[in-house]
Amino acid sequence: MTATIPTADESVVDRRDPEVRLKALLDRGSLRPIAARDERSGPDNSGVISARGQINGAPVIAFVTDATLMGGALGIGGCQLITEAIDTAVRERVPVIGLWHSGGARLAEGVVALDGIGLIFAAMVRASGRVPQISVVLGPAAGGAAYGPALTDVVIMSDSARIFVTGPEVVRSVTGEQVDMARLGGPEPHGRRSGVAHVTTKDEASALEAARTVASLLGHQGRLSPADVPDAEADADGHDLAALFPPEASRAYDVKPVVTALLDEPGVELHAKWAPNVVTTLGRFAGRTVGVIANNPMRLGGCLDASSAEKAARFVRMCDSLGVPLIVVVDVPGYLPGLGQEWEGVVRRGAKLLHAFAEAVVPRVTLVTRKAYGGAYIAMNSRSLGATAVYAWPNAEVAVMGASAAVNILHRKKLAATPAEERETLRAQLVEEQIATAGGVGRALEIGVVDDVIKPSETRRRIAEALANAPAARGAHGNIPL
Ligand SMILES: CCC(=O)SCCNC(=O)CCNC(=O)[C@H](O)C(C)(C)COP(=O)(O)OP(=O)(O)OC[C@H]1O[C@@H](n2cnc3c(N)ncnc32)[C@H](O)[C@@H]1OP(=O)(O)O
Repeated sequence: MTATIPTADESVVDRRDPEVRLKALLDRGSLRPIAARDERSGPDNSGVISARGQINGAPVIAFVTDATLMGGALGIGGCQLITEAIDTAVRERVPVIGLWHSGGARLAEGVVALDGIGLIFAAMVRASGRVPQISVVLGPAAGGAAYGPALTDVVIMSDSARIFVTGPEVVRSVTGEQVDMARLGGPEPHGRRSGVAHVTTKDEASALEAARTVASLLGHQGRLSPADVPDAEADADGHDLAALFPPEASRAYDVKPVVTALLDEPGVELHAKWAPNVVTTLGRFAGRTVGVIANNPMRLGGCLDASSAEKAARFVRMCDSLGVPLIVVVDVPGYLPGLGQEWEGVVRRGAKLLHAFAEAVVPRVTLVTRKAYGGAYIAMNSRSLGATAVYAWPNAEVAVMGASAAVNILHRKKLAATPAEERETLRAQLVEEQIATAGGVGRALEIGVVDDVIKPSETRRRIAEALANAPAARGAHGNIPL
């Protein structure tokens, strides 16, 4: 059934109407068609509108597939319009936003449509890392209409979005699986399991609003103003970071409020449900867009694993290619061990994060709040990978592993040879010794891999100063969808 919305004059408009969708995305009155919808009967019949417009007063290019015509399926005409829109955005250095609701390549056009969709893909790759590319999926998006969004920087799905290579009918005939569109490619599977969607929303209006926010953050990044960042004691704006940590160092906590308190205002979390043991958020910090990456001890104890390393790597590369500085909040006990992880490619996928940070040239500051152990210490924007600055809070620990685990390995024979009734006392004593020799951040400071121990209350100011003092730079690479 066709969804409809009442207009001001009480007439009823098809909710899938491409013009209605574009107008809802752009600032009121700012839409200037680049290519208008043809009259349906004409020879072009492209099924695509592309337009210039504004979001919060700043220019963008947008295009939309016309879901009222052949379900938004794309022929060569529509593909050419999209390709031109993307190339125009690159020339004019503005974000490009695609609104997708499309059955993919027009079946009747055959290879001509396939060729056209290939041209869109090529344009997206040309634009990758040069201008922000945002996709909003508002209905079924199959085949080329699935891979198109997947090639862009941020994919936003409304509740009605369904992304798949082939729809349920084809799945049923080829594999025998009975599955509906929502389970196959709805916001739930793509937000939580596959990582295809960066943002999922409750309805179409929220999806378009999210696109507006992301376009503003990536397209109009602002300037860092450390002078506007007071220390927390003098700050009545709820930036007291330490208050958000539990008193016991071993207790889990949710890092999301910490990320929010670090930023000027709540940002946009990307991939919130997928790989939630690492948090990746875009937001404003000291007046400028930054990307924040934080371990989340509430999930898997904050360990890195295959998916979270890949998620963070993609985020780092996106920010680097678009010139967005990074803040990395570290509280990580290591990589998640186990057969499942090894078979999921924790080595290969974990290596992506090492590569992403080592390659990144944007200013990037690390803060160790509680602990940074082992390989995960290296992977979370360590000095050796080129961090701009590395700070630690007073009780933070940087070590190969936690003291208890280290004692179990270093003193296994000694502990085994000790009578059972004395073993725990000895273990506690050895742990104390281990903390004294290898704990804390003393050695890390000594060799210069931690620059300074800072108070939680001065954290925002120190990070802002470090970012502001670093030369602005931007990675010369695309944003391949890792
Ligand atoms: C680059 C490689 C590629 O793109 S290959 C991809 C080829 N496309 C596909 O396999 C998807 C085929 N379509 C579907 O499975 C369904 O239409 C999907 C997308 C799941 C949407 O289902 P549903 O929301 O129920 O709509 P529907 O099937 O009633 O379709 C609405 C109208 O759109 C049409 N349509 C759909 N897809 C295409 C297409 N690829 N080429 C031409 N027309 C297409 C349908 O025929 C239907 O038209 P009508 O309203 O009945 O006149």
